[in-house]
Amino acid sequence: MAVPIYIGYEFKVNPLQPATEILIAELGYAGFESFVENNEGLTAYIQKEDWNAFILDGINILKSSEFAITYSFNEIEQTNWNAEWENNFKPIVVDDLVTVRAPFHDKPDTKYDLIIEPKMSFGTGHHETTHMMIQHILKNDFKGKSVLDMGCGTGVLAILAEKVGANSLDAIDIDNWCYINSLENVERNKCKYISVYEGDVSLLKDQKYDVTIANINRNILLNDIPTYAKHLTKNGLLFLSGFYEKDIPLIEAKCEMNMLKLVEKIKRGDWVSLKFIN
Ligand SMILES: C[S@@+](CC[C@H](N)C(=O)[O-])C[C@H]1O[C@@H](n2cnc3c(N)ncnc32)[C@H](O)[C@@H]1O
Repeated sequence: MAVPIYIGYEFKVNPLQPATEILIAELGYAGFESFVENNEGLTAYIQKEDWNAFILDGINILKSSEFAITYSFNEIEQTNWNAEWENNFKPIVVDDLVTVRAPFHDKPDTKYDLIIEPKMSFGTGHHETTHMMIQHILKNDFKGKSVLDMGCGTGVLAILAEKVGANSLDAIDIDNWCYINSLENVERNKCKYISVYEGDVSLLKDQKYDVTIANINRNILLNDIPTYAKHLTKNGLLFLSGFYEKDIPLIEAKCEMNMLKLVEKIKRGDWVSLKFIN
């Protein structure tokens, strides 16, 4: 596989700047795939193909008052990205039950051990939106269930869903890098029941799922909720993440229009994650 060329976008952010986490999330949704934070500030990376779209439209993110920061960018060729991960990626433990770690970390003593080499994909469990989805998965019965993981990133949620008992899983991501990375992580975790696809909801034909999990962003979720609903079994569960508390009324209204009832809300920082039943 060709080594991708990345454009590095370098920000001079005050390390104590409270909006940094939100900024990382917003940049993630604008196409940036990886982030390094240190005392100098934040550096975000985006693939060359996504750069033009960001410059045309997404750059407005940086002009909003919330992110009143100075920034600069330059084009770089990325050659040793794994070394960056080795410096920056620490294991994360959720509810004392799950550890998400890189292959080079020691084996943990939690019940579930997920080995994720994220490379350029989102989904290490460090982000609140993933963390809450992991909590949902731990709290619900996945034994013998069919599962759709839409926007699978590294595949972390599908991999956990299989480990807690799901035995038929489709993991889909629109991004080629995530597709390849999910395939690698599925194999790394010796998962047997996960099929990975590159694409979006248009891939879904006649199949129905007992559980759908989607950690994407508000606008894509609003657009895709009717399709998720159509492909849920009776009493099937839908878990959504990737938006803020202020977005709940919109998301809930869209779900209600599709006969999905809100049954649980988890909040973490500024983010929320919702559970619906069909
Ligand atoms: C916030 S990440 C979530 C990754 C992982 N599931 C997690 O929870 O950590 C969102 C993922 O959705 C993917 N994505 C964005 N738009 C999508 C779409 N319309 N259909 C499918 N995947 C999409 C992105 O490429 C990205 O990998």
